[in-house]
Amino acid sequence: MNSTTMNGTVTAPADWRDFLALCKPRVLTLVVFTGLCGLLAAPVSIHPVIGFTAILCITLGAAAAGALNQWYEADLDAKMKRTANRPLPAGRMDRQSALHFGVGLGTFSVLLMGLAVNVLSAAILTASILFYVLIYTVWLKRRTPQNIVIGGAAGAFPPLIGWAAATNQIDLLPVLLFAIVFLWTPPHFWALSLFVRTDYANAGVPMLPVVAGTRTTRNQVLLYTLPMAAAAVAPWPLGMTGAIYGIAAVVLSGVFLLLSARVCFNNETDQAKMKPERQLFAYSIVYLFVLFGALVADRMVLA
Ligand code: HEM
Ligand SMILES: CC(C)=CCC/C(C)=C/CC/C(C)=C/COP(=O)(O)OP(=O)(O)O
Repeated sequence: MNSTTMNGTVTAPADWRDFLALCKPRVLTLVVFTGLCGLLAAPVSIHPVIGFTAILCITLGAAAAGALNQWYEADLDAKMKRTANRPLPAGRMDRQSALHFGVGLGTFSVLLMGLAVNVLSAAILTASILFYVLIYTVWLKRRTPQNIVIGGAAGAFPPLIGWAAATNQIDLLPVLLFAIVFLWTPPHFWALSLFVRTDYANAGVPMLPVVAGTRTTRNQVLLYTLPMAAAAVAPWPLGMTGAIYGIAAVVLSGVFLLLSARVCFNNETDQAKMKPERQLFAYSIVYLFVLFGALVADRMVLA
């Protein structure tokens, strides 16, 4: 079967690499890692096969959400340098295949989670897929610069899903983990959006720097970092973790605050020179990996 671009050009058929790209594999690594840490931090021992199945379902569900996101916004992706070479805008895959792949994979992941793990984790997985696809991608992304604050909640669900898979309930610690990722998303994304804002402006996406300017965006980056740091440290004084996590959270969040402050006090408007913004974006990813890793290390020591 041949693929057709949006302007009708026939190209080669999609191969597995295109289907993999449709899943946003690099972002998936962190989404799945936070889910795995949610599962491992739970105070119960889960059968390894059930645990593996739960992580597989989170991976497949998030991959499906990425595919449906790309199915819906092929027109936008075609307008941005960063995304123009994705399988749909580049004409390596037809939209129908992406839709079938996304719906099939999403349905499979939820059913498997419900049947093999538990209904609670399947329900939260469903909510996160729907949140990312319907609330973020379809509804908010093209309408409001608050798109990533509200829609970003989708990416905060995996630790809750992991915990629910292990315990079949929701407790305060996974709610705090949700809050950490929820409050982390604005500095993570707005740091990046500052140095790629012309891409979003050209594509007509109302991201914060495009709509409200770089000053407001920089202020908002610091504004969200403060409660994020508080949520990250909170499990320690609340007695839910020990010092391994606590010290890691204090140090990691301290560095995050410093880098956010540098972004906030930067007045550079030339995208090519926005070094603090690039550093904060890169650090945001390291931050979440190490913070969640420290949580698991801490809980293993406590156990
Ligand atoms: C609405 C919320 C979010 C938005 C708008 C957003 C946006 C982006 C964008 C545009 C990139 C850069 C390029 C790319 O597509 O790879 C990126 C990179 C990344 N994001 Fe996010 N992100 C969000 C939430 C998350 C969440 C919740 C996670 C994981 C917990 C995450 C993990 C990552 C990672 C690991 C990368 C680096 C990927 C790479 O190296 O290419 N993001 N994000
Ligand atoms: C468990 C589960 C279903 C989780 C799904 C949540 C998920 C995939 C979160 C990642 C968020 C993300 C990649 C946003 C990218 O924004 P964008 O789509 O605006 O980025 P783009 O411009 O690169 O397409």
